[in-house]
Amino acid sequence: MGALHDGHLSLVKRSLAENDLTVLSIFVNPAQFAPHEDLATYPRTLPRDIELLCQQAYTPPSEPSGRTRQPSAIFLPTVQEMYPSGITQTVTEQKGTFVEVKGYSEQMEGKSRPTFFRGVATVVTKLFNAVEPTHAYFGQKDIQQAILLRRLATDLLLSHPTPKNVHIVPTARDPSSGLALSSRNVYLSEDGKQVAPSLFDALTIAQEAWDKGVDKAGCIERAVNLIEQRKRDAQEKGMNVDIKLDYIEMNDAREFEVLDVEDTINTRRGRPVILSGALYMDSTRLIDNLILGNAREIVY
Ligand SMILES: Nc1ncnc2c1ncn2[C@@H]1O[C@H](COP(=O)(O)OP(=O)(O)OP(=O)(O)O)[C@@H](O)[C@H]1O
Ligand SMILES: CC(C)(CO)[C@@H](O)C(=O)[O-]
Ligand code: BAL
Repeated sequence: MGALHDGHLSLVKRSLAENDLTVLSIFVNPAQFAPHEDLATYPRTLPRDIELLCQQAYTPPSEPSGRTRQPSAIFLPTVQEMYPSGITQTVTEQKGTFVEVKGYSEQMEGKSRPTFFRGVATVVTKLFNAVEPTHAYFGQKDIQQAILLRRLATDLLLSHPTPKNVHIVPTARDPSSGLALSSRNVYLSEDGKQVAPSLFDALTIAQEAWDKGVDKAGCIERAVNLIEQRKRDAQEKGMNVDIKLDYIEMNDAREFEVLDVEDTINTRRGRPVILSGALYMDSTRLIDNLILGNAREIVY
């Protein structure tokens, strides 16, 4: 959706390294924003995005001519081109064709954003049809989205890309704080920026407990306590930031079922788990996740 940062560029770099041709899309998709969300204010920095993309280059070590690969095209459709039947953000008033991935859109992010994945699945189906990519790259930061898109590729019998060629690239983070890079980080105030890494810290403390054999309930309790402590610290320091935890949850990474409170690393036997959370910093909603167990089954 543009407003590019190093997380987006890590997807571009992967594609350049693994493919002859790389096509980007930049499209702020109205259908995935609920009417109360930030469609109008979503950061748009197209000239800078194009400049950054033009700077991306990769020379394959095996290329005899030493020819460098660069992005081949940037697909910049208009709303009218992507939604020939028109589009409103109010689902009950929409007309035309939409794609739903039932049973995978209601948990985690879908609980807080009930129409989000319908909008994502619809626009990504259109982008796949327009570009017909052999491989597609999505970020782990939006893990539910990426796994759901593999499911979409499976259910719709897609050949471009096949489900196996829907790749998930690890989350790029701020090297000093661990904060997941996101276009929405520009909304954060100075105080907000200082407290925002709390979400990653909370997930990390839960992951450490999980690896030591603590059950799900204990892991989540530790994560929530850390957020509460950071909230108190911010208040004591007189920081001007309103911190509200939306959720921290653990779900099966294949089917998205919520884990039982007494589940542990031993009961899961390596079956991968998504440990995810969302945190409001004032009105900015940040998300993050870690994969517990066999992450390589998911992130490749
Ligand atoms: N920190 C990151 N590391 C790796 N991939 C990322 C990261 N942030 C975004 N992406 C991926 O880049 C692609 C485009 O994402 P998008 O344009 O929605 O940006 P975003 O930074 O996730 O924006 P926002 O935070 O506003 O949702 C998605 O596949 C997304 O998962
Ligand atoms: C997948 C996506 C491009 C659909 O608009 C968007 O949700 C994103 O960038 O994460
Ligand atoms: N990267 C997810 C896009 C969204 O939050 O709308």
